[in-house]
Amino acid sequence: MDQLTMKKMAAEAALQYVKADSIVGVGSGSTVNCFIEALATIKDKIKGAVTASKASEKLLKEQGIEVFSTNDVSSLDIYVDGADEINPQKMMIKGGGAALTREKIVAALAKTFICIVDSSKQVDVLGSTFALPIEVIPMARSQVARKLVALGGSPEYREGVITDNGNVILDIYNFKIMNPVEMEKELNNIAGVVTNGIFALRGADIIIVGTPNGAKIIK
Ligand SMILES: O=C(CO)[C@H](O)[C@H](O)COP(=O)(O)O
Repeated sequence: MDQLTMKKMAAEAALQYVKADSIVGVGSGSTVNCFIEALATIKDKIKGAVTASKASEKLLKEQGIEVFSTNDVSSLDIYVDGADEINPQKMMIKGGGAALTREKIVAALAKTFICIVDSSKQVDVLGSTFALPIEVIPMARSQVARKLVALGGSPEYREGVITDNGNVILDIYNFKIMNPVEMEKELNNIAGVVTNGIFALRGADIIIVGTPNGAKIIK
């Protein structure tokens, strides 16, 4: 079965967690795009959405779903987002689409974080297959890169990418993350780092994995 079909299965299964008259937290990426399509089929039952990227905002609006500002919402029942990697403790690497900072902000508003992935995203150790993205203030790019090398990583500047917040992305290659909670804090302490793509301090609550045998829900 192809990856897109598995992403769609996970996205559609997430609809069961959407409450009537609620504002739904929506992340970004190709799996979330499938979720936005699915959400559009029940748009009359919800109030609208709060989202983590300009790309998702555009798609939601195209589907006729009202988009609220994070500043107008004090909490969300659910936040639905994809991941680049997820481990058995429901901790993730995110930011393949460069939206990590806004994703962390919207995730922090949610009571339940539902991570929708296809089975290729499941790993035992974060950093096994995917480079770790770091959002960095442009003037600090070189000095942050040097600190990342000192931590044992191989950072690469993601050429041509500017985040929705006007910053740049460094991707750290060859960086297995043995203690995600500590590493998330340590990287965020480097001057010039806006945030890093480890989602461990606030991991997912529910994972929905699209597999060749259907959507599997892990609580
Ligand atoms: O973190 C993200 C964007 O910043 C995405 O959730 C992540 O990259 C997964 O993307 P996709 O669903 O396209 O595989």
